[in-house]
Amino acid sequence: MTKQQKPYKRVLLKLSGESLSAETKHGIEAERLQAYVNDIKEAQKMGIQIGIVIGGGNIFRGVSGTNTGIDRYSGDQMGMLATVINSLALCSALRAAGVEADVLTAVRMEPIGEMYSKPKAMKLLKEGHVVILSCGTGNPYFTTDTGAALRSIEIEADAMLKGTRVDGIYTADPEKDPTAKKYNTITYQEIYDKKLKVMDLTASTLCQENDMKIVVFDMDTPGNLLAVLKGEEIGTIVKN
Ligand SMILES: Nc1ncnc2c1ncn2[C@@H]1O[C@H](COP(=O)(O)OP(=O)(O)OP(=O)(O)O)[C@@H](O)[C@H]1O
Ligand SMILES: O=c1ccn([C@@H]2O[C@H](COP(=O)(O)O)[C@@H](O)[C@H]2O)c(=O)[nH]1
Repeated sequence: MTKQQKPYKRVLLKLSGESLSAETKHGIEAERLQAYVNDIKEAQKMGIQIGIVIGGGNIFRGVSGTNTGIDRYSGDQMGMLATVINSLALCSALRAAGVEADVLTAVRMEPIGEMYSKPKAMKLLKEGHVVILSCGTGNPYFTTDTGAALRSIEIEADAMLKGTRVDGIYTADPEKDPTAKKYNTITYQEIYDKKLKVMDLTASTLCQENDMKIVVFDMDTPGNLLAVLKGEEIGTIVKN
């Protein structure tokens, strides 16, 4: 029998952009998008307020541009636009499935999405909308993990749920080291001391300083999001 945790009222779900492309590693796979939608729709039915930050790695990452003559500043702006493309795709697919959803942007670009502000996001969340917070932090030299950490603190989420390709945090990258062992719980300090690379240090430090719990779990397995929201102990919980 899996142990149950305190249920959540409001969460910030960080979705991997790269997972959206499945095996092709580029673009948006319809099946993956639909799988995200199905899980989010079920989660919304539970009455949980859901903010979402989705990455852009399936389209563009700023650092990758520097090999092709694109400067980092412009590359990061391209990366932020990539998160808008994924956010629009997710929002559109959620609406098609009957879920009220909106995209807010951290960089002004109406009519593509309204400019993010905490009061706007909170109003929509309290009305039961799924709110997709795009462009990460809105600044270059950051990642969407940091954007997700920042927004989870701003919207006063009970936790930041990092849905990714691996089922938790390991002693080493499990995609490279088959002997790596999974942690059920870990502290921010241990992540720092052991130099574990499941999320960037800026994101992890922001959560540490603001006492924001993180759950890292495998979002590629249908039903896992619901299991996390029901408080089942899957994935890895990161706390102080
Ligand atoms: N110690 C570790 N434990 C677990 N995963 C790790 C570890 N070290 C590195 N990783 C890697 O981190 C990856 C997840 O983080 P990453 O930020 O790259 O992806 P994401 O946030 O899911 O995607 P995106 O950047 O596209 O939004 C995993 O796929 C895994 O290979
Ligand atoms: O606050 C932010 C967030 C993201 N970026 C750029 O976007 C890409 C895609 O985000 P991922 O987190 O890698 O999926 C990222 O590589 C940055 O280039 C940004 O500049 N600022």
